[in-house]
Amino acid sequence: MGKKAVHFGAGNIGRGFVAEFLHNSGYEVVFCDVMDSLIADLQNSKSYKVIQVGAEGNSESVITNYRAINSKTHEADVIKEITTADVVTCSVGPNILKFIAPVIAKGVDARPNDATPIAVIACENAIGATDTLAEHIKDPKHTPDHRLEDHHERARYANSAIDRIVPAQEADAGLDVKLEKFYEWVVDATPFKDHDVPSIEGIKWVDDLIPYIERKLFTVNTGHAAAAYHGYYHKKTTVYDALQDPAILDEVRKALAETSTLIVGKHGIEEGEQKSYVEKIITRIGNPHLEDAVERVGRAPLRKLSRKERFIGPAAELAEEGKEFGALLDAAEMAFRFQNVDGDEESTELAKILKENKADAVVEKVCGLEPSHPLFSHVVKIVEKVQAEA
Ligand SMILES: NC(=O)c1ccc[n+]([C@@H]2O[C@H](COP(=O)([O-])OP(=O)(O)OC[C@H]3O[C@@H](n4cnc5c(N)ncnc54)[C@H](O)[C@@H]3O)[C@@H](O)[C@H]2O)c1
Ligand SMILES: O=P(O)(O)OC[C@@H](O)[C@@H](O)[C@H](O)[C@H](O)CO
Repeated sequence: MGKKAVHFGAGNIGRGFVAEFLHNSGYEVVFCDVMDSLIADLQNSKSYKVIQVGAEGNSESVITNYRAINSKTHEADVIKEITTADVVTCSVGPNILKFIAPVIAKGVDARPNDATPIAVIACENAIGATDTLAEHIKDPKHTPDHRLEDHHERARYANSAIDRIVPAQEADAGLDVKLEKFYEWVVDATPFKDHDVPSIEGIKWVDDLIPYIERKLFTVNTGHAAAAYHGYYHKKTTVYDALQDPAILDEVRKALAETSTLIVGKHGIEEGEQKSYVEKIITRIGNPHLEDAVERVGRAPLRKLSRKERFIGPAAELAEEGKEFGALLDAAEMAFRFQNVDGDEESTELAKILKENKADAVVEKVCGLEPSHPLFSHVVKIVEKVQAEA
């Protein structure tokens, strides 16, 4: 029998990156999503295109050998697919992991113990996203306690860091996905010590993922989000437009200089190597061929302002070490100003929180910082400023 992957979230990164790599590695991909029209389009098509764009011109690949299931309305079918799959991947967004966990738990539980354990890899922008998914799956509400002892014989969970810029697609693009040429997909190899790692071409397997995910999140995503929030405030349309403004580019560079200090010091990455990485990222996020809207990159400001995320995460560590974090807070201030943006529920919720709470309560609630933390009073000041100007 051929190899099979069940992938939750048939959106931009799901169709454009994860499924492409699975397809190229010989897997049949079963997409699971909750959007009726998307599922119907996938069910009614035999192929779609992935178009890589860049300064050197475009290239295309064609994805075939997939099926699609609405996981909200056809849970039993999804469970059945998981019982015979080799891999479960997802790219649904970190806040959605808890909603896909119950069906994965049932699928895993129904697998025979003598089969190779299914590999579960969450492909989200978050530190330890697969661990979070695994915690939900192993919650007694979804997997009974007495089934946990040999659960590892049925599933192995590996964290990952996934990097490829996939902007929102044009309205008439159908299933086709336009994205950048660059990619990096790094996965923790340690859960597979007594088994072979799944054969997925293009994955870099490592024994210590933390330096990779922190470097990615605190460089690519910190820089991207800083450009988007400053850009949104200054009425720019895309990240490219934002970076054409020398003052915004300077803010992005300063924020990345701060996170670079942290990354170099913490992970022993060579300073010169981190410098070239930063330059590469600035070129990537400023790709004029991608048309990456500031609203997409700034989406979900509550998530992006949270404790372990791209601004507060590194700024908190820098504050603990007595190091500079001012540009990260400038970017966080712009994130606090990303309110009531069309189609972004978190931006509406953020506006409500800012209206109904005092600044110190906002910082505890949104950023998860304790009043005793050295960063706390600095974030309170920027929140007060945003509230005063509302
Ligand atoms: N787009 C990028 O550049 C990029 C790059 C790297 C990582 N990521 C990460 O990948 C994840 C997805 O991002 P995206 O840009 O593809 O977003 P997207 O909105 O294009 O795709 C998300 C998909 O998940 C589906 N979904 C929502 N709830 C679901 C549920 N309960 N069950 C199954 N499917 C569900 C949505 O219908 C949508 O099709 C995020 O964590 C993001 O940070 C994105
Ligand atoms: O996906 P988010 O909302 O966490 O962040 C928005 C973008 O920064 C992100 O999707 C990047 O395009 C991606 O992380 C590049 O690898």
